Amino acid sequence: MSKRNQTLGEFIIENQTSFKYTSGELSRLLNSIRLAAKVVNHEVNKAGLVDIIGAAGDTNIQGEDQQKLDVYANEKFIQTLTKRNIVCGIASEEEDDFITINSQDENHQNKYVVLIDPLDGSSNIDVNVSVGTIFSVYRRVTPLGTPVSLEDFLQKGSAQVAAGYVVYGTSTMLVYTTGDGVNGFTLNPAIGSYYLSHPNMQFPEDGNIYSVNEGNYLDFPLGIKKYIKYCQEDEGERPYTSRYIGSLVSDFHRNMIKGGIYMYPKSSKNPKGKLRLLYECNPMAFIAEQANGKASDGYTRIMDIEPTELHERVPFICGSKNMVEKAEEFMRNN
Ligand SMILES: O=P(O)(O)OC[C@H]1O[C@](O)(COP(=O)(O)O)[C@@H](O)[C@@H]1O
Ligand SMILES: [Mg+2]
Ligand SMILES: [Mg+2]
Repeated sequence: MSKRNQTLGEFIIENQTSFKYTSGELSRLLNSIRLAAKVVNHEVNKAGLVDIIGAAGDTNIQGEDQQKLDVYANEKFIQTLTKRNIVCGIASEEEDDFITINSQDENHQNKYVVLIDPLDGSSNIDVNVSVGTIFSVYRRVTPLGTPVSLEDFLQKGSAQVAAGYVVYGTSTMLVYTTGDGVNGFTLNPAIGSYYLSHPNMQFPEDGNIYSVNEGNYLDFPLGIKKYIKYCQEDEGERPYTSRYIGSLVSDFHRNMIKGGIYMYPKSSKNPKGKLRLLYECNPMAFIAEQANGKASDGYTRIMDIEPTELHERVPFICGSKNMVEKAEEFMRNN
């Protein structure tokens, strides 16, 4: 069977050996993500038809108005991961604190925790623009059989055993790594199978697309302002093209395929940046590095940052290696 026609299930089984960390449990965990993504995809695709768009009427711990689809996606991923009794804890953008999943079978003590942004790109929901889901998986660091604790979640990104995203776009794709490269699977909604449509995804080392919300330009650090001006100069490969979808997953996915850089710098409105380290920046950084890309806060490798809080935010620069290094050069020199 050609690689392209391989389904996710077959791919995981066939590549059991090549996945550095894949155990039966991790495969089952990834399969439960796959299942939840199918359920959320079904809802995303009919959001305009049913009462699932618009605000849910609550605000999350981030102080953001929760959208109905944020809440729905959060419930589905937590439900699926809990029911399958695979993880010992879950942290979510939409939950104030982490959730402890008590193992129903005393002898079966789950060793993984999952951190998740159940619905990324919330501002796009009501305007029919692509959104995503982002997830990150760690082995717990506290002893099996004891209740999961905050330290199981506050691990550096370099300790991740798996990370991935779902992009609900013109097609729905599950893209993930277990530390052995990045593979992209496209969902065939008619039969509910994922096909290995993008084996071994790699960031082009260079690119000519930059993604940043230029509405905050006046407020950016000088180094970012100078890098944006560098992108806009008419010299050699420049000016670059500016593309900003307003959904990290979608901007990242396009940049990984075409080459490009995504930046969410700090500003007075977001003094530490907007994106969350644990369930947005770390998983995307793991995928980026596994795909020959790069991710930093402008100075420090994202996956080396020692987390201190569940919902902490960091400035985020991610994408084609040479572009990220050029932006870091401007940050260092200004
Ligand atoms: O609207 P802004 O400030 O440019 O922020 C857009 C960014 O915020 C996000 O929507 C944050 O993610 P959430 O939607 O999960 O909160 C990113 O997906 C996106 O890149
Ligand atoms: Mg997000
Ligand atoms: Mg979100």
